[in-house]
Amino acid sequence: MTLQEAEYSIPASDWLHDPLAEYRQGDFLMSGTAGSILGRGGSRLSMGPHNSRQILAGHFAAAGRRSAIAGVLPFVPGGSGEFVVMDSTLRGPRLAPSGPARAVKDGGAAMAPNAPDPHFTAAVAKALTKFTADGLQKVVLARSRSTTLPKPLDINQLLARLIRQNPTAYVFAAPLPEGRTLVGASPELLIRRNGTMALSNPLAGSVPRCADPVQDLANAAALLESAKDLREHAIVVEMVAEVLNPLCINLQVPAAPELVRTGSMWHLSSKISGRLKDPEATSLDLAFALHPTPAVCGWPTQMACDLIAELEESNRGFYAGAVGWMDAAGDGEWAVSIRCADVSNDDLRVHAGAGIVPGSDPELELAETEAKFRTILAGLGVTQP
Ligand SMILES: C=C(O[C@@H]1C=C(C(=O)O)C=C[C@H]1O)C(=O)O
Repeated sequence: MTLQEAEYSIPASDWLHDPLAEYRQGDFLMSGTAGSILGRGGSRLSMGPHNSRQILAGHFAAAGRRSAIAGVLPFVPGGSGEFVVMDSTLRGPRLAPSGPARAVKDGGAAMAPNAPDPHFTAAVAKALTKFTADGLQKVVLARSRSTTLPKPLDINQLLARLIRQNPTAYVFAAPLPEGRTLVGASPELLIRRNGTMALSNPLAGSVPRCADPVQDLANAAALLESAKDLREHAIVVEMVAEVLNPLCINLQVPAAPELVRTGSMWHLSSKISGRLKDPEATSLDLAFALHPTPAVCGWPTQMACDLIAELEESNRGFYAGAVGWMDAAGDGEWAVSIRCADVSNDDLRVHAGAGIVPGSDPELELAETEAKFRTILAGLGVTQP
């Protein structure tokens, strides 16, 4: 198949080709609740919250109704995102696993499991001294691991495994500058806009999954009752509601979170939805307005960002930003870019973070980040104890 012609909203029965087999490096692929989209880009756009409306108005006026863009936002608030103008797109239902599971034959397995990280626990201990009644309430601290790849990673194969292992996640591969790719399986929806309906589904407050099923359910039940995790979660819900409330009619905010699970984590989850007052507010406008939520940054935002810059060893880049796509009508889906790897032909970097609030335990937060690494490590075929 060539992706010469823009095809839009292809019904499932016409989804003739396997998008995973069609995907090649430099394409954008995302499979999530709004279905899947595979786009082959022509030009690239770099734009931030200050200029995206103007740039996109010009772009869509020239490229027409069937055009779509896709891209990534960096973690840094207000930073410019990297987008591709998709010359051709295929859209279909959410991708499901196809064929038998295959072993990964590439160098991802070189990633050492359970590397010690005294810097991270020291950073959490330091953060715990910074909370005050009218100051910092929460900060999300992340750590990273990297490895050199003996040979280029087979991204199609990694995507296939991520789809198999994470059937409800937002699975994506997005092109980054300098030939790099951000690939992952995020459980978290920053924003979806469909017509005038907007939905955000923040996650915060987590516990690793446990191999013993009885203990696993007991841990999940304890999470739902944990005062520390409920506080960590409430900070995020309040901020998301504060941003969306003036933009929506009748915003629905659940009174209490529910549990969601991935292969490696239990999370507290809240679905916040409303009808947009301004039909011109696009999914990307909303993503820029919401990002970074306290799920990946902390609260208040600027104080948390300053502490992250002080305490974290490596630059987050496009980790803990957003990844998604938008059509000419402004509809689209943007996931929080977590549980992902930033890969080039010869190296790979992964990040994982945890929300720190008064009462957090540095060793438990370290264990939480270890468990969060598992999503991408499992995709790479690395099994952890
Ligand atoms: C920061 C990450 O995850 C975020 C932090 C969470 C938490 O602290 O409980 C939960 C989900 C995500 O919003 C990550 O996966 O790296």
